[in-house]
Amino acid sequence: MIAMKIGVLALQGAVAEHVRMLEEAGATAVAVKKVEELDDLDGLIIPGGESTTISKLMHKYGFMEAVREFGKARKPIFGTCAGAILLAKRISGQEDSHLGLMDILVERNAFGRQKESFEVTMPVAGVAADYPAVFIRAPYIREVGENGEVLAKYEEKIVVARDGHYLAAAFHPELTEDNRLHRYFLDMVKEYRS
Ligand SMILES: NC(=O)CC[C@H](N)C(=O)O
Repeated sequence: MIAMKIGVLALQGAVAEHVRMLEEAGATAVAVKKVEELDDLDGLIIPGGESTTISKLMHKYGFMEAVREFGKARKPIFGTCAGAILLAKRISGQEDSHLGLMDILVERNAFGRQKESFEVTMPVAGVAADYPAVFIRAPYIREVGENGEVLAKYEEKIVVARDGHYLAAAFHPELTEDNRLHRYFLDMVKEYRS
């Protein structure tokens, strides 16, 4: 089997941790800073951070169109926290989306001021019964399109969803030692590569 090569969009946010997790899960991982670096990737992670900042940088460096093409070529993309907001087709209270690739409606900063950051253990379908999820000013997924799947909910709110080759998590899967969600994403990449 040829090794999988996964990129982590490295404009802002938690990049190094994702790279380390992917490597521990058996892939080759690179921090992506230039659009040309997307060319030989099998999959891409868009990390957490600040969605408006990442979006501005994506426009500035030509990633908006390049990542849209990447997704439209059916290459898997995993958006975590701000990355999920960037992937979404719709953002609650905002007219425009960013990449607009994944059929979900997201709500930003959805857990309120009292609960800005917290960690909970929850079941994630097809991933783990006891997945540790770290939330930091997290969004949640209000709606999933008709072909989408809900993989996890916390307090009745959807926090992990899949729509074909797109995966979104409201939390930060790179901030624990648990790489099962990264493994799940690598299985998706394998599925779409053949
Ligand atoms: N940890 C995060 O990625 C936070 C997301 C951030 N609140 C946003 O709206 O972009």
